[in-house]
Amino acid sequence: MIIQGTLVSSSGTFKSQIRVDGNFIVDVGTNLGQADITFSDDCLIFAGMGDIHIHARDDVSESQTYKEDFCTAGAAAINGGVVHVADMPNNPVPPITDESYLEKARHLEKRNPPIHFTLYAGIGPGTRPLTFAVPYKAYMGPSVGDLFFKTLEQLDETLSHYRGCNVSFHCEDPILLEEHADAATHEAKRPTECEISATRFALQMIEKYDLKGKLCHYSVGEGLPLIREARSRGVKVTCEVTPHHLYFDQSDLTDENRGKMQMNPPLRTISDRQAMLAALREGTLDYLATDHAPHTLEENEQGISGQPHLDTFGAFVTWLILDQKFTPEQAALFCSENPGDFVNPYISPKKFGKIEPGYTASLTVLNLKQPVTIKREDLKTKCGWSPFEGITFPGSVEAVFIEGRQVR
Ligand SMILES: O=C1C[C@@H](C(=O)O)NC(=O)N1
Repeated sequence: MIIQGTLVSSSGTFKSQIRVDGNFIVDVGTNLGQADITFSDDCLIFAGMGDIHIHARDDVSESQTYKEDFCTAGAAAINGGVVHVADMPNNPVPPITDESYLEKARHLEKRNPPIHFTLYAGIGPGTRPLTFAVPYKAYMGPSVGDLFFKTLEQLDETLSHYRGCNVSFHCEDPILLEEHADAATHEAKRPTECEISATRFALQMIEKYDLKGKLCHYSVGEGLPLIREARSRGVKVTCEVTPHHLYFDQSDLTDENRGKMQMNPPLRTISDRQAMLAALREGTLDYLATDHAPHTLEENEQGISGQPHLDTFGAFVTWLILDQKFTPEQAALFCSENPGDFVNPYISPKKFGKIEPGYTASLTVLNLKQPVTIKREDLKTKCGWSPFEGITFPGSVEAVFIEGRQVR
């Protein structure tokens, strides 16, 4: 099959053709022959976009599949132009920190979802690395689920066994969270100082144990200089940012929408939001990663944290490009290439992130001239709602290819 159109990578945008054979890209060039599919100049073809932070809520216990499962998360991802995801370990009871990883992997295989899932393993008090390479996740302080550390000393002791591993951090300091537990609002219970203190500690741990570190859902402007400084000294750390911390801030909160707008870490100030946009543009933030956290609307109203975001990923990216003036090349970096680099060590022979021979033939095609208004009936997530309902994004997902097959 030959696909033709405007291809985007971090190094440039050019008209070209892609030859696909089976699951892989075998050639890229301008004279490959008669195209089978041609995308118009309104469209940009990206290497398949990846969301490396989601909560699919599916495991052998099936205790949370009333709000999402691997297949519905996969359908929501395709709806949003996402071709691969990485799934968090914190939601099953008990969390996935040991051999239960393999049970979850077998369960995933049985479900046979329509896109590729990479699974994180959790790090909790007293856990040890698995016998095979996986990305890990450590929660500093409680979020949703029971996986977290009560003190940072305890985390330090446990991480000493994970030297050299790939570890992502949920940065909220457990002691400071405790100190603010009685505050009046969700954002006052989890203030910026919790994230800043946890950032300092995570960076220390990454350096001390030579980790391949990642800071999740980064939200605080004041923490960015710490990250830049650590990187300038060669500390191996990358950072995610979510659509909600880029689009919403505390000025959007009303008495009516507080349930839907609650997540950990919480919405911050306008200046934090602007700092996140600037940091994503300049490259201090490396991944658009949604923290897709589906709960029923009733659960959110009752005070549980998290927003679903897979269905709207691609449309949101068009907002970044057209309204926030990100270049398509920047979007290729934080939506396709960096997420690919993150999962590729674990998924051979699959290889995501670039439109080059040898890479998996998964593509995300965005139409920059076809606005979309987000409507509940168009969503595929099982939880059935989006914080963006009623909002019009300036472009939309035109087509999605998964491993050589057009699925949308
Ligand atoms: O870190 C997290 C976890 C997530 C969930 O629902 O699992 N919800 C959140 O708001 N933040």
